[in-house]
Amino acid sequence: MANLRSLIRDIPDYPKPGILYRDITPLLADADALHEAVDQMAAPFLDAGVDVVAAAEARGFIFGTPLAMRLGAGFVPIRKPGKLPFDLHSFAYQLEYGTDELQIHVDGIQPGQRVLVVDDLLATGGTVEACLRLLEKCDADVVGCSFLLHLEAFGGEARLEPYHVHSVLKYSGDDGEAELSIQNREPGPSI
Ligand SMILES: O=P(O)(O)OC[C@H]1O[C@H](OP(=O)(O)OP(=O)(O)O)[C@H](O)[C@@H]1O
Ligand SMILES: Nc1ncnc2[nH]cnc12
Repeated sequence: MANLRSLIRDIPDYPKPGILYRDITPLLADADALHEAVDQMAAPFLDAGVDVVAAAEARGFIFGTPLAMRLGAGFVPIRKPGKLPFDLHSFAYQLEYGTDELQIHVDGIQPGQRVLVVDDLLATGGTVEACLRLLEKCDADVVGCSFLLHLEAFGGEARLEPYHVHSVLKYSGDDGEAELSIQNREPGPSI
C-alpha cells in the first residue's frame, strides 16, 4: 500500500513567510498513491447513497470527480465568481483580510439529493463552510465532508458541525512549526 504521508511535501514560507505549505503534487503524480487516496476518501461513504459529489475549485476538483465515479455519483462544481454561466446561488465569506465568494448553479442540486462535499485539505474550514451554506440554499441532504488532509491546529472541523467530517491524513500541528492557513493571507496572486 502506498505511504501517502511520505508523498506530502512540506514547503516552508510558501506562498509567504510563516506559512507551511502542504504540497500534494508528489502524491498526485504517483499512480498507486492517487488511487489509494481516492479509495480512502471514499471508504466511509460507499454505502451512504451519495447522489452527487460537490467540490470547490481548484484543488477540490482534483479529488471530487474521481470520488464521484468511485461512489457512482454525479459531480457538481462550486466556483469563484464569473465562472458559472447559469442562474446562481452565491455565498460571500470572510478571510482575515477581505472577503471571498463561491457560487453554485441553482439547478446543480435537486432538493433532497444526498451530497458529499470533497476538498483536498481542511484548514480554517472557511472554504467548505461556504460550500455547505450553498448546499443548504439548494436544500441538499449533506451526508458529510471528505478531505485528504486535515490541519487540525486551525480548528476547522468545528465550523463544519453538525456534519460528518472524514479525513485521510491528520496533521496535529505539534511539529513545532508556525503553521498558518493560506486562507489567512492578504489577497494576492492565485496559487
Ligand atoms: O479550510 P480553509 O482554510 O478554507 O483552507 C483550505 C482550502 O485552501 C485551499 O484552497 P485555495 O483557496 O488555496 O485554492 P486552490 O484550490 O485554488 O488552490 C485548499 O484547496 C482548500 O480549498
Ligand atoms: N498550509 C496549507 N498548505 C496547503 N494548502 C493550504 N490551504 C490552506 N492552508 C494550506
